[in-house]
Formats: sequence, C-alpha cells, structure tokens
Amino acid sequence: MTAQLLDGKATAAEIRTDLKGRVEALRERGVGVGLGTVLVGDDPGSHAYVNMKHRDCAEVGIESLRYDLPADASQDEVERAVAELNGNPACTGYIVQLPLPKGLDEQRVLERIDPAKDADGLHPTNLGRLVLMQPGPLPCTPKGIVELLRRFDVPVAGAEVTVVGRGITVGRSLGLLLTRRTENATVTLCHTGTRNLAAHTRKADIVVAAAGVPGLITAGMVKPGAAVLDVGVSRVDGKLAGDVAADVREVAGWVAPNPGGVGPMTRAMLLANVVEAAEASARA
Ligand SMILES: Nc1nc2c(c(=O)[nH]1)N[C@@H](CN(C=O)c1ccc(C(=O)N[C@@H](CCC(=O)O)C(=O)O)cc1)CN2
Repeated sequence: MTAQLLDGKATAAEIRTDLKGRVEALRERGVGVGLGTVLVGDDPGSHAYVNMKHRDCAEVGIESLRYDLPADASQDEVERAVAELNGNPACTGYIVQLPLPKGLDEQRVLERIDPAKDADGLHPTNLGRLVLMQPGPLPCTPKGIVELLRRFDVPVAGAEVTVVGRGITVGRSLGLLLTRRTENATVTLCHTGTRNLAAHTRKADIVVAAAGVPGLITAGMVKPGAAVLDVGVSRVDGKLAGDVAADVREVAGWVAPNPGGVGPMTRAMLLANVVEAAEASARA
C-alpha cells in the first residue's frame, strides 16, 4: 500500500484563492484587513515562517504590518510592539512569532494581545473559549489539521486519534478541538512521559506527530490504513526533518508530509482567522 498524500501545499493555495475573493468583498464594503507580526531575534526558521506569512498576505490582498526586533530586545520593547498593534486600526489581527528568545516571558507577552486581534488564538481568553467550546479564533495548526482531514474525507467522527506532543500551539489545542461535538473524535495525548508510545500509536486511526524528534514514528508503530500527519520540525545537518520516518508511507492510508503538509495549512488558517474576524466585525 502507498499512502494517499494529504497535500497541504495545494489545499492551502485553494484556500488562499477563496480568501482573496473575501478580502476583495470586504474592501468593496470599506473594510480593510491587516495582519501584523512581531518577530524577535534571528532564528532562521522563525524568519522564514514570518516571511512566508507576509508573502501570503500580499497574495490575498491583506495589508502587512511588521515588527522585527533584535535578539536582545527587552520584555518592555516586545510589549511596546504589542501595545502599538493593539492601538493601530490598520491592524485587524496579529501574531507574536514563537518561540521568543530565552529570557523573555512568552506568556506575559501573549496576555498583552488584544483578544479581538489575536490571529493565533493563543490569548488565554481565546484558549478558554476553546475549552468552553465557544466561538473564537482557533490556533492555526490544529485548525489546519482539522481542515486538511475534512477536505480529504479522512473519517474523524468516532476515530481514535493519537497526538504526540502536548504543546499549546499544536497538541493540547488539537486535543480540545478534535473532542468537540462537531469533530467527535477520541483523543489520546502522548508526551515525553508516555511509557509505551507505540502501543498508543498502533491503536490509532489518525496519528499526529508533533514531538520535534526526527523519525520518531516508524512503520511498525502505525496501524495499516491509518492517517499519519507529520507536524514535527527539527533541523538535521541544516535540513528540515519531520517526526515521521519514510517507511510509514508503505503502511499508512494517508500521509501529511513535512514539508508540504500541515505547515502551509497553518499559514492558510492564519489568514482565515484574520479574514473571519474582519467579516465578523463588518457584520456587527
Ligand atoms: N505565533 C506562532 N508561532 C509559531 C506557530 C504558530 O502557529 N504561531 N507555529 C510554528 C511555526 N509556524 C508558524 O508560525 C509554521 C510552520 C511551518 C510552516 C510552513 O509553511 N512550512 C513549510 C516548509 C517551510 C520550510 O521549508 O522551512 C512546509 O511545511 O511545507 C509555516 C509556519 C511555531 N511557531
């Protein structure tokens, strides 16, 4: 068996085409859409992601606002950038690129974001909405994963899903999202304290690997026909390496590769969050 490709790159391009039309429609009604980013330091991966986010904005007609701060920026400087974006009417949504350099209090920065402009859904108010199953912006990677599964008709309702990684941007939020009544999956959240990881992945209909451990998930850990989504990002010898070993393709029913799977969907969902917020404010 060779797995069907969950092609996030092509799917994200389709989503951007749809969003472009919606941004144009908003502009015709006098509603501007602007995405801000706050990037601190010189991590090459973070720079690449932020550059791609602004390139996506240009493609769909969203205005870009960009704060690039040096690696030695103080907590006050980062919070000042956040305060400026909160007060800038041209910015309808924004993100603080994570991780922040060591020494900065990430949580304190995220708490300063105006929840109404929180394009990443990572402000505690919006994470609380997710826990309470209330409407609000959703973290981009989990939202992108659910959208990718839906567009490729991977059955989610009633599925056993094993998520590897408990971080807030992916694993923990994805668990909350997939267990909502609308998704109705059963989720096992694995992490570094999990004793027998293979026992949990082998029983899963869907495996989401977001541990950041290159090649962690191998063919022997996957149930034949399962969907396997690679969200892990590591650099090995300067090259991007995912969490899923190449041999998994011979066992799985679907594979979201890395690159080309969930990453582009993360970016597309960021734009979607900004456009949805602008549409909601235009309706109000
Ligand atoms: N504020 C946030 N920070 C981070 C998030 C996030 O959702 N919000 N997620 C990750 C990084 N991330 C988004 O910022 C991200 C990851 C991957 C991609 C992507 O398009 N990847 C490409 C390959 C890119 C490459 O070659 O390096 C792919 O998978 O095909 C976009 C965004 C951590 N930080």
